Amino acid sequence: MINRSEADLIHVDVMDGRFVPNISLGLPVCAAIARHATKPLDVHLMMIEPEKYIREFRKAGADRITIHIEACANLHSGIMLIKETGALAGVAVNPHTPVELLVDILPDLDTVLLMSVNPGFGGQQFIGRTYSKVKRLAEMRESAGLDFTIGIDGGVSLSNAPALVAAGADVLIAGSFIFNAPSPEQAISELKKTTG
Ligand SMILES: O=C(CO)[C@H](O)[C@H](O)COP(=O)(O)O
Repeated sequence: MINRSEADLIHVDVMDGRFVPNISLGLPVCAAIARHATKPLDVHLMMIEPEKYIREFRKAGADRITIHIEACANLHSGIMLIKETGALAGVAVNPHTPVELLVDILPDLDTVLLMSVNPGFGGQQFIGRTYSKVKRLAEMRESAGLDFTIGIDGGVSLSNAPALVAAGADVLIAGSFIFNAPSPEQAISELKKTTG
């Protein structure tokens, strides 16, 4: 269904039970998804010391790898390692983390993922302060003349998607809105329409 849908990518949430209070899936499942997927795999590592597994997730089919600023002792090294593997590189920031902390790494990034819920579980309520965060990050991008994409992850639905896009978001990650819908394929299509 996802392959034939209008989705642009498949977001794979890896949770380690340490960085977030939940365990999801790991390398074998990522590799199994990659064997069937016809869309890019966007792997979001919600784990401590993600640097240890970047090469493995690339081998398992990740096209883009996103690591958390809060989980890395040396974020820049992690980003360089992702790029060395040939994958696109992203940094995710939790709701409590100011985007201003990214100022010295933005030129190295392909994407920034703003968490609009506390990571760990699907189905949570969207945190409204995310709108101002997207705006601030979009302003930083424009003033620095950069072209990284801004993604939003958590509680995304038709009720907030247009305002997120208007604020500067390029990529919307949606779980419950799609998979709880009577027709997930149609839900993807409706979400895509709001993003233009
Ligand atoms: O990273 C995540 C949670 O840590 C999920 O991607 C996110 O929560 C999406 O699910 P939903 O749309 O149900 O909020």
